[in-house]
Formats: sequence, structure tokens, C-alpha cells
Amino acid sequence: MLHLDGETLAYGKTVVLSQVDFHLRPGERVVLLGRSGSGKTTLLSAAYARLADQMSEQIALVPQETGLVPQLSVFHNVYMGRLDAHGAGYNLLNLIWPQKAQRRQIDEILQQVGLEGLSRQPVAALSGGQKQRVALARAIHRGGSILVADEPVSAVDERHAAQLIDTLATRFGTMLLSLHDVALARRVATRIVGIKAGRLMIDKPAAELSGEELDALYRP
Ligand SMILES: Nc1ncnc2c1ncn2[C@@H]1O[C@H](COP(=O)(O)OP(=O)(O)OP(=O)(O)O)[C@@H](O)[C@H]1O
Repeated sequence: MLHLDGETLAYGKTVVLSQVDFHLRPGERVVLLGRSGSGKTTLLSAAYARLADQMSEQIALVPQETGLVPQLSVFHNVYMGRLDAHGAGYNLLNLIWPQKAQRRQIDEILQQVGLEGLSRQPVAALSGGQKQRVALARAIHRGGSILVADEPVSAVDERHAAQLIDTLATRFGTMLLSLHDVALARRVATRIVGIKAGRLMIDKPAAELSGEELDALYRP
């Protein structure tokens, strides 16, 4: 479904990753690991751009900075995940006066991500972890079978992070994530890709990855 073959990923003349061979197959849950600044976001962005370009279905995206509109309510931010499913008139109506059917649908998702009762809160009034949950709810509302998410639970405590990732895994058949929590990565991933020194140093099934390989990935 996605193939990057020997590609160089750069910002202008600044090369971040060179000779990248990366693939994503339907049904995989691939987690990118690596130290801060290693290039996880760079690879995710390239992968998302390619998927969005090539696939006919929509791709759900959770960017690192969440991409929420702080002045708007939780409901409205989640609703925006699917603006393209409705006409302009219906979207405007929901902006002013959220419709019952939409409220019900979105309340159900909010419950799944632990935000029940917060639908009317402006996003600006939420904690970092709650904002991440809104971004996950928006991705779930967007739907489809593929999720690309950049550190989607970095501000959520360990136990809830695992629950949220499990919820995502039930909703999306194929996932490409970056995570900083190695234990969580091992728990969710079918494949782990480790980035270091401008290249993909690890690319193997999660079950085959040794502690020594992971240590080497994070060693300076
Ligand atoms: N827009 C940009 N222009 C120039 N350089 C950039 C840009 N975005 C990122 N970089 C550089 O590219 C490298 C990889 O950054 P990237 O954000 O992909 O890393 P990361 O592994 O996702 O880091 P983190 O875990 O901190 O989010 C870094 O050296 C960073 O400074």
C-alpha cells in the first residue's frame, strides 16, 4: 500500500534521512522509534503525503501538535474530522446548532477516549492529555482503515495511553505511529522501525526485536 524506495527526505538542502526504503502493508501496525530529532516526524509526513496521494480512501491523521482549533468546542473539533462528508449548509448548521444525530455519534466517540461530558468545553480549556484525546476522537470520527499518528499519547499517563492505543487498534486496521514509550511500542506494534543517524537502523517484526537492539537505538 505504501513503498518508499531509496528516497531522500530533506528540508531544502538539509537531508534528514537518506536512502529510505520503507513499506507499509494492509493490516500492519508499524511503530517508529528513535531519539528526539532522529526523523520520525519527517518519515511520518512523507508517508502520510504519499498515502493521501495514492490511496482512494481517506487517511486519518493525528499530527504531533494536534492541529485543533482552541477557540472551538470539543464537539466542533471532532466534527471537523469529517467536514467533507457533508454539504456546506449542514456544516454551517452544526457549527451554530449541533444536530442531535451528530451529537450522539460524537458523544459515543468521546466516551471511548475518556472525554465524556466535555463535548461543549472549548479545547483551550483542556489539559495537554485531553487535547490529545480530542485529536484521537477527531481521527476516529474521520474513520477509514488507515491511521497515521505522531506521538498521539505522549501527554497521557501510561495506563490510559495503552487503553487509547488499544482503542485505535480496534478502529483502524492499519496504523503507522511514532511513539516514545518503548514498552507501548512493543505492545501495539506488529513491526518496529528504529531511526538513528539519518537512516532506518531497525526494521523488523516487534516480536523479534531484542533489548540490546533497542538500547543501541537510543545510545548516543
Ligand atoms: N521544517 C523543518 N525545516 C528544517 N529542518 C527541520 C524541519 N523539521 C524538522 N527538521 C529537522 O529534521 C530533523 C528531524 O526532525 P523530526 O521532527 O523528523 O524528528 P523526530 O524524530 O520526529 O523528533 P521528536 O521526537 O523530537 O519529535 C531534526 O534535526 C530537525 O531539526
